[in-house]
Formats: sequence, C-alpha cells, structure tokens
Amino acid sequence: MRSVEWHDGVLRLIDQRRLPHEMVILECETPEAVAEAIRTMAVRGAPAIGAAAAFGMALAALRSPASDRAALLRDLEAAARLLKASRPTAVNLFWAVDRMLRRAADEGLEDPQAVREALVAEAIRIAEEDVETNRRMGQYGATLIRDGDTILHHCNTGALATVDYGTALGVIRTAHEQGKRIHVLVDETRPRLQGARLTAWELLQLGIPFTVIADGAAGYFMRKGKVNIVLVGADRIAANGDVANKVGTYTLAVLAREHGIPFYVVAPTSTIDPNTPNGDAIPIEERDEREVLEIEGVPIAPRGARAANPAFDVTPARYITGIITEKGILYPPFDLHIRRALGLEQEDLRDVVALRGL
Ligand SMILES: CSC[C@@H](O)[C@@H](O)C(=O)COP(=O)(O)O
Repeated sequence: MRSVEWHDGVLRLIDQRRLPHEMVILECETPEAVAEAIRTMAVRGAPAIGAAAAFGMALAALRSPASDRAALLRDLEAAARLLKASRPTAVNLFWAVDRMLRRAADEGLEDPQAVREALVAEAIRIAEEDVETNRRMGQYGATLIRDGDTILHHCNTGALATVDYGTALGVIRTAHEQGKRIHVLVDETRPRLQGARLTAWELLQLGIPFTVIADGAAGYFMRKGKVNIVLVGADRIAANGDVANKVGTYTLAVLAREHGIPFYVVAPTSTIDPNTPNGDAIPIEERDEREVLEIEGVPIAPRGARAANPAFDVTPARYITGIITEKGILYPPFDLHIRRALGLEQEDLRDVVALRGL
C-alpha cells in the first residue's frame, strides 16, 4: 500500500512512529483523528502531511451532518482550523487545506452531496499528483547524479519512498534505477531518528547501498572527500529561496559550502510559500523536550536535565546550489526563478507598472 491511502471512506496511514517493517496501519475516520496523526507524526514529511490533511477535509465533509451548503462550508472551515493547528512548519499542510476549501467553495457545486463528492475526488487528486510530482523531481534530479557518487541525505524524504518515491529519496531511487552505482550516507537524524529508522529501511528495500552515520559525523566524511553531493527535502521554502527543513540541514549546508560540495534541495512547488518573504518569517515547530532526553522512552540524560527541541532549521538561500522541483531545477537568483515557477511573474509586472504610475 501507499503511505497515505484512501480506502472506502477511511484514510489509512502506515504509522511512521513504528519501524516500517512492522507495517502498523492507522485508520482515520474523522478530521480529528487525522489532525492527531499529523501532530504525533504517525504521518510526517511535508507532502504526505499535505495529502493526509486533504483527506482530513474530505472526512470532515463526509462526517458533517449539514443538510445545506452554507452549514457544510462552516463545518469545513472549522475542520480547516483544526488541521492547520496540527503542525506549523510544513506549508504543504496549509496549501492542501486551502486548496480543499477553494474546491468546496466552487460555485458549480450546488448541494452538500456534490461538495462531499468533489472533496473526496480532490483529495485523491492531491495524493496522486504527489506521486507524479515525485517522479518528475526524480527525473530532473537524477541528471545531477554521476555513476559512483556518494550522496549525503538528511532525515526521511520518502514517506515511504518504496511506494511513493519521495522527494530527495526519489532522486536517489531514480539514479539507482538508471543503473548508476551510488552510495548513500544516511544521517541518523536525531532526535526522532527518521534517517536510521525510515530512510535506512527504504534503501534496504530498494537495494541501494548505504551507511548510517551519526549527524555529527557529516563534516568528517566531507573533509575526507567522501561526499559528492548533498540532497535534502524541505518543509517550507520562502519567496527568497531560504529553506526550512529538518533540524541539522543548515549545518550540512554550511559544511558543504566549506568543502565545495553541491547542496540541493528537492521539493515540489507546493512547498514554496510565496507569502513568506524569507526564512526568518517561517514558524519553526518546537517539540517536546522528551524527544531529546529519551530514546524510545529510555532516558539518555540525567533526571532534571532540560532540553530544547526545534524540529526544523532555516538554511539561507546563499548556501543552496539549486532547488529541484517538478517544474525543473531552480538556480539563483531564487526569488526570480521561484516567481517564474509559480507563474507569478505577470502579477509582478503589473505591480511594476502600477509603481511607475502607468
Ligand atoms: C518529503 S520530506 C521533506 C521534509 O518534510 C523532511 O525533510 C522533513 O524535514 C520531515 O520532518 P518531519 O518532522 O519528520 O515531518
């Protein structure tokens, strides 16, 4: 099955809090259950969160007792607020929920039943588009990978790539399928160990050679000349190209610059937020300190120790070689190329005309 799958009016998720080979399936029948799955990271990774939230909206429509359109739209607004409050950083969540709200508000849908059917179809479309988008990013990104390359990868960008390809993992998978002999250095990704738990499993399934390393070992391998390219995903890309991704990404980008190693971000255009001007404006999720102080419930610090746990960090655009999207690879100047990729250039030209008073 796929990591996010719609089955007879129920959202089925492969629970990513467990080891993937255990294949524990979580069934969500209400928007509340979907919001909880996102908050607790049973479903995680920016595009998967977006797809799950879209199904959360479809469930809200199906479960709403509303008999008229206005009442149904009010229930959907409430579900949107609930889902948007589940995690703050990955913009795909907000993008998907807003897309569902726009679809629900479509003038052509006259009665509640038509809205319900349209929302289920739209959520399925979002999930299917995600798979297709990943394949396209994989094709573009694989052009950057040479036979014999060692790729450094952070966190888990598959969710789960064996079935859905993934973003950075999609590039790795495509290069492998093209017959390139590659090796992946897998950052374990403390504190939640998405690299060691999920990425390592996916690479095993795909038969791609890899080595798990402690996050702090990345500089060691770069300095030894063992890394040819760094590939990471993204949770939100600001209008100027600054990128929020799993904490530790910024460190890798600075190290890569020091060692002259290309640093690429792989993300669909739905991860770009043109309304966030730069990285300082991206909300960074702070998670429970127990994620740092414990591993699988076992304390690793003395009782009384306190921890800080930012789940993401921001990599300034100047450290990024390129952003691999489904529309092609964006290079600096990122602000201009992002606007072009999002089709916003026309409006900008109108703004310029307005500013000049024409
Ligand atoms: C397709 S994955 C891109 C990002 O979402 C990924 O790198 C990441 O940071 C995931 O964070 P997570 O906290 O596990 O949801």
